[in-house]
Amino acid sequence: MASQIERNTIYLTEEEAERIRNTVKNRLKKCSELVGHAREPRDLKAAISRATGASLMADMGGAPDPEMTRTKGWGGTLPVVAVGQPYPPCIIALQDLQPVTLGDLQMETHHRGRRLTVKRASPVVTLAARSWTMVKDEVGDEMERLEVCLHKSRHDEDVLESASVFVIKEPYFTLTDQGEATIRIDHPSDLIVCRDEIIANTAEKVASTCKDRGNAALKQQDLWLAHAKYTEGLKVARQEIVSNTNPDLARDISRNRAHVNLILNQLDEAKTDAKASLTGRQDQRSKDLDSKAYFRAGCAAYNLGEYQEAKGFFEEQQKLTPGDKDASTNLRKIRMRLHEQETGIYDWEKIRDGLSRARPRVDAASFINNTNVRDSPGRGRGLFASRDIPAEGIIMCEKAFCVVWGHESEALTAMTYDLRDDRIRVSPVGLSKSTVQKLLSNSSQIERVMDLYGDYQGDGKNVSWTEDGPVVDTFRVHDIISRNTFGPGSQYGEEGATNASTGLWIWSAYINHSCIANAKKECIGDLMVLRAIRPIAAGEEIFHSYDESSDYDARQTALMNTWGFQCNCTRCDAEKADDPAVRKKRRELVSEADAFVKRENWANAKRLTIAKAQRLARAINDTYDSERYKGVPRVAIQRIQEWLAKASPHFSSA
Ligand SMILES: C[S@@+](CC[C@H](N)C(=O)[O-])C[C@H]1O[C@@H](n2cnc3c(N)ncnc32)[C@H](O)[C@@H]1O
Repeated sequence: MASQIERNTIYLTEEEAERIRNTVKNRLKKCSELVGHAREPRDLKAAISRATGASLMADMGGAPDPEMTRTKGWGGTLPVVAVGQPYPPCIIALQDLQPVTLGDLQMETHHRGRRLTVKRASPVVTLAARSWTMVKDEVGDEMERLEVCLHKSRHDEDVLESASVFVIKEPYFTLTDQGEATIRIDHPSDLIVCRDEIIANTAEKVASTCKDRGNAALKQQDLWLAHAKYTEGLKVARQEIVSNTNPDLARDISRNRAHVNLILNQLDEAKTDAKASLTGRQDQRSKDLDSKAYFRAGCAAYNLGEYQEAKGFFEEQQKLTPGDKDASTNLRKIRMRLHEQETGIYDWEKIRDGLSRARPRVDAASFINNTNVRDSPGRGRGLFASRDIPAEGIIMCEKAFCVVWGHESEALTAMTYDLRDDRIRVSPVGLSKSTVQKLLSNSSQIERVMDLYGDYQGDGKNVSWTEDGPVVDTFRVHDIISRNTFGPGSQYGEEGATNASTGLWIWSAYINHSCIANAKKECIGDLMVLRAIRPIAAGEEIFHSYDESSDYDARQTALMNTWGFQCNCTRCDAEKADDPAVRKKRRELVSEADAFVKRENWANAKRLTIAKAQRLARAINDTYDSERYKGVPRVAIQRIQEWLAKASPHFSSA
């Protein structure tokens, strides 16, 4: 993400930038001095009363959020997040970790191999980019602060508010920016949320009670609780003692959980649950239940973009309940998706008509058959054409893996201070949060995302799983988002500095930059459409422009700040050799030309106005050295030339 956002640019004053840097550096200094020190006990009463006060203030919107920073230009406040000090998430199952108590904690230490069970002891304080609360441990005579950084909600619910008992895997005990001791969670998989326990009678009764409680929670629309109850029930119902005598109980719970998972967008588990619920029996009731299960599995596969698999599920549904309209409607939709996937032919009118602010995502398949990914010397990997593509032809179309639109509640922009290069950037942290949520809910997608380029490697594309679920390294996601996201444009109303729409398109993320691009992108909803600017031959690398500034210095600065590289294309080589005075002159002329184009309507332009445009075009052209710029596009002249071409086709050449 660029540190400047179109329309409303965010600037930090020097003092504010200095304050951010000093706060983070002071914290690091204090932390390094305290490594291994014993934890200081807290005054229990004072800790609870402070947390209660802070929570009340935050709820009323009046809390002085210590992590917010004031900005210039746009003039509002943004949260600040320090990045660049990654540590790996725990990859050990809860049962293999040894217990630790609050009294055992040591300062600035990752308690590897340990687990800490805590109970919430105060209200939760919810701030813009973190939530915190006071907790007691099982011994109960100590209290500590527990905070979840950035990735603090799941399915729109604050995780700390969602339960009262938590187990922290390999707790990290450190300091806040304000110098207060805290247990800190950065990876959601390091925090296990414990729901209410059921008092068990017999195993079957426990499972069946869980099912009933899940059903009741579902009726109340408490999806998370419903999911938790079904999960508890399934654990018991799948034990031999129950499954030998009542195998249908696990099937029923799985079928119900598949439904909840579909609503929660937990598609991998929805599909697995639906398949696990199949009875295969031929009586009408069983056939109806299996038809329901195939429908759920089909919907999950469809939403994952696995159209062939979805087709198989809906065909089975149709066989079991031939009159079912859902199956035939879905099979018709799948035929369209498979056609799009194979041919790249889309019904654009229908797609555009179906889009709105309330439905900003397209129901369409991705088309990537014309491209492949391979090494691009000096640039890592790149995307290449696998067949000839004519000018204006579609190179590829891709559905976003994740988009956060500016008008959605997930949109969150923060200032990130990166300790690795000492830079403060404007970052779409809301997109990082949503991406992590999506990966935790759909672990089959983790490898695809983790294979993308990011500075911090972590465990690369290896997916870690424990019995407690998938593990997602949020630091790696942050770095991937920093280098691979694009804006889909403000298609649904005004966007400003704090709510710019951003998205991640996995296949398009392999496209490298060139200032002489051969491809241009356009977004229709969350579908990215990439077209050839000129004919592209099979085997050629595809390039688009990450930054379109015509000014060499502005472009290089943006490419270095946001994507971490210096461009060495022929245009940059030619522009680099320009005398700085010539570059300055060109910049001034381009500003003049831009103002002219904005001011003067080309339709019915008078001869005098056209003559002025021609003079401007010639003046810009004269800033180019004819030898050095042989065969290199003179981009600065393009806008005024386009105006001239429309105003007076006869006089269009400079
Ligand atoms: C969106 S990714 C492109 C795919 C990436 N090359 C890969 O290997 O996955 C952006 C990153 O690719 C590299 N890159 C893109 N264009 C480049 C260029 N013209 N020259 C050098 N590196 C480039 C930079 O490291 C940049 O941060």
